[in-house]
Amino acid sequence: MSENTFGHPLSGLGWNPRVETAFDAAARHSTHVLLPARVTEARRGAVGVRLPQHETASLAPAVRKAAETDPATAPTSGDWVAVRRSGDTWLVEAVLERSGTLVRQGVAKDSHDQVLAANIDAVLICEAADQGPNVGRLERFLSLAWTSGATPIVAITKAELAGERLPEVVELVESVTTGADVHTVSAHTGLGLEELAARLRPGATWVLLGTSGAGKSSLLNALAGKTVMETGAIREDRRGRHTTTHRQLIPMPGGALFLDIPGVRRIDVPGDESGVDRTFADINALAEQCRFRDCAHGDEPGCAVNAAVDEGELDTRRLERWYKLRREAEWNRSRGDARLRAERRKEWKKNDRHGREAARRKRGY
Ligand SMILES: Nc1nc2c(ncn2[C@@H]2O[C@H](COP(=O)(O)OP(=O)(O)OP(=O)(O)O)[C@@H](O)[C@H]2O)c(=O)[nH]1
Ligand SMILES: [Zn+2]
Repeated sequence: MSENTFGHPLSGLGWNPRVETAFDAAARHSTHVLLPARVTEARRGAVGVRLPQHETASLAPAVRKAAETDPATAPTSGDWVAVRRSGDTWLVEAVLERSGTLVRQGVAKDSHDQVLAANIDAVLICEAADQGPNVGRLERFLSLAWTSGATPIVAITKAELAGERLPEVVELVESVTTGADVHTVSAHTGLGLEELAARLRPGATWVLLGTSGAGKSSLLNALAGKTVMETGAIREDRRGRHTTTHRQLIPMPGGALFLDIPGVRRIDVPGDESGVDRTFADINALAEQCRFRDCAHGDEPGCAVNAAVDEGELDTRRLERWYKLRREAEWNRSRGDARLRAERRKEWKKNDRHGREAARRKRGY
């Protein structure tokens, strides 16, 4: 299939050599004729896919079984899958290996992590200029974005509403976005749109993060030059009536794609510790200069973190938020690990029981 990569029917949907290799491997291992497809939305027990035409596909038994054991393996928005025709329907035979994934950690004790988006390249975090900005929230979104493996980019939206405060807002945002580029934009005046649009490289998959009303849909529509996503104002009008909340893969003029994931509005968990550390890279760099390798940044002599606080270079509130997010991420991970262990035990017990029953049948008693 390599000779077809250029001008591949799926190239407009983000098809690339990595996916091609994964697909070829899946196709080789199957006795069926498989086709590659990209998931646009996950529904209960089925998915919407592009082949490139829109189709609905059910999950093949092996894929469904895997998803029952570990919901994180179920095909989700942005996934590349191998499908086959079976009678009148399409079946997802395999979910291809993912690159960047946006994961919402299960919040309830026994709830599972949920993969909200797969194979993403960039996360556009929107924070409205007129409502803060809320730096703690930004740090949470950034931690999650870094954890995904995709590149976080911050958009300060509704810039014109900040008026004279804009420089102050930008400075505040930049003080907490170490390592991520910041774009100041307005969907209404067009400010900064050209620069941001220039980053929408062909075949790259983006997702939007930001609270409700942050201006995500408006920004996307302004970038697209047409309505590709309903804004809050329109949804208000239709409240009470049935509205579809299907996840979509929206092609943009520059050739990039946006995954519309309504669920992201409720994310407030920080991802894992690596994402948190990436978000607070400035503090980590300071910590490396502490005299003691295991410095807890308490009363230790030669603590570079405390020195930075004393000199007014590091805001104590940011330091406290770092501790807090680290604790949260650690706790989430340990809880996730405990759940995984419990599930494995259950699975072993089941297999063990099946094994014993099979042996009993064989023995005839
Ligand atoms: N003045 C001004 N208002 C804006 C701008 N962008 C969005 N808005 C307004 O802000 C409100 C929310 O915008 P949306 O684009 O719906 O926000 P959203 O983040 O998509 O919201 P959800 O879909 O609920 O997550 C709407 O009333 C928009 O008209 C802007 O650049 N300037
Ligand atoms: Zn220290």
